[in-house]
Amino acid sequence: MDTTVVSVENVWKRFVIRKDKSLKERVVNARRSHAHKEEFWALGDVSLAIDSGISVGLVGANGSGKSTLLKAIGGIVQPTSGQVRVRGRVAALLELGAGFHPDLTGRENVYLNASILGLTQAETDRHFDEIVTFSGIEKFIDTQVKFYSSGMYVRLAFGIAVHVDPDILLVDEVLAVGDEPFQRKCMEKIRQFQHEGRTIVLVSHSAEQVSEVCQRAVVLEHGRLVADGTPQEAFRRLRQDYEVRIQEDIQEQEASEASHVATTMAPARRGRITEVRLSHDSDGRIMRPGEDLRIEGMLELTDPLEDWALAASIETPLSQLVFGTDTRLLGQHLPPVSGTVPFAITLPRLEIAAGDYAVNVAVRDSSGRDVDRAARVARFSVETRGHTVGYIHTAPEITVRS
Ligand SMILES: Nc1ncnc2c1ncn2[C@@H]1O[C@H](COP(=O)(O)OP(=O)(O)OP(=O)(O)O)[C@@H](O)[C@H]1O
Repeated sequence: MDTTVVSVENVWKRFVIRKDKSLKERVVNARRSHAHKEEFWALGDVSLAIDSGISVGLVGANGSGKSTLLKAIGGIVQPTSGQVRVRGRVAALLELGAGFHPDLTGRENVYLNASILGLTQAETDRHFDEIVTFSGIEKFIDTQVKFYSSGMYVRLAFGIAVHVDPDILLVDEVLAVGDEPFQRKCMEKIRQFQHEGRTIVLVSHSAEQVSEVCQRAVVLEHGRLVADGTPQEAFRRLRQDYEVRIQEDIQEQEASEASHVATTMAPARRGRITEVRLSHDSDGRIMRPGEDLRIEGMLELTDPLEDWALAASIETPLSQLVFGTDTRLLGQHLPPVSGTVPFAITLPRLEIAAGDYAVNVAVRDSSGRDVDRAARVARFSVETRGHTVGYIHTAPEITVRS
C-alpha cells in the first residue's frame, strides 16, 4: 500500500523581484518589461516524499526556502515547474495573520477559515466553542482581528487549524510567538495529533523543538534540499554550515578591526593569543562525555601583564553559552608575565552532551578589558551512544515498579 501523503517532485519556484526603488522609477520603467526585474529561484529541484503519520522538520538558514516549500505543500504557492501531490485535508499555520481578514471579527474569521478548510457551517458550529476555549480569547472573539496582538492571532489560527480535523498539519515558526503556557498547549496538541497518526510538517529554527517533535528533518540550502535524515543528522549538517559562516564573519570582523587600527590612532594590541589547540586534535576532535578537555596555547605579549586573567568558554554553533569561567571568577591569581607565555586550561571530566562546540579564549587586563580574545578558535564534537537532548550528559537510570 502506498503510504505517501505528500509528494514533492522536482519542484522549482521562481520569484520575480522588482528592482525599482521609487514610485517615480516604477512609473518611468512601467513599459520596459524585463529591464528592472530580477528572477530569483527560491526552490531548486526539490523532491521529497512524506509518509502518513510522520512528523518532518524543515530546517535551514534564513531565506533558504523553508516557508516557500511549506506553502507549496499547502497549495498556497504554485511551483514554477514540478509537481506537488497531497492526500487528505491540509490545515496550514503560516506566517502571522495569513488567512485572516483584518476587518472581520474573530468569530467571522473562524467561519471563513473553517469553510476554506472544507468544513460546513453546521460542522463549524459544533467546533466553535472548543476553538474559542482552546484559543483563550473569548473576550475578543467579536473584535476585528486587526486589533489583535500577534499572540492572539496565533492562538486563534492554531485553534482553528487543530479543530478542523486535518490529516496533514503544516506549521511555520509561528508557534514561537505565543507565550509559554500556550506553546505548551500547542505542543500537547501536536503530540496528540502524532498519537492519532496525523502527518505534521514543521518549519523551525529550534533544534530542541525539531528533535522533540520530528522523526525526520530535511535541510534546505539556497532552495536546494541538501540533507534528509534524523533531526540530529540534519542539525549537525546545518551547524557545520553555520560554523563556516561564523568563521567568515569573524575573519571579516578581524580584518576590519585591523584596518581600523592601521588607519586610525587606535592603540596597538598589547598581546595576542596564538596556537590554540585542543588535546583532542590528534583524535579528530571527537570526545566522549566525561573526558578531560585541555585547551593549550601561547600568549605573545608586547607589554608585560601584571594583574591579569585568563578566560575560556564553550559555546554551541548558535552561540549559546554552555560553560564559561575566568581565573578571577575562580579566585586564582596569575603571576606577572611578559614575552611568550605558554598556557593550558583543563576542564576535567566534562559531562557534555553530544553535539558540536566551539572554544573561546580571552586574556583580560587589571581593569577587565580584553587584551586579546580568540573567538571560536578551536572546535570539538562530542559523540554519545544513546540519545539525549540538552547540553549536559548523564546516563539516566530509570526504574519502574510494577
Ligand atoms: N512572494 C515572494 N516574492 C519574492 N521573493 C520571495 C517571495 N517569497 C519568498 N521570497 C524569497 O524566497 C527566498 C526564500 O524565502 P522563504 O521565506 O521560503 O525562506 P525561509 O527559509 O522560510 O526563511 P526564514 O528562515 O527567514 O523564514 C527568500 O530570499 C525570499 O526573499
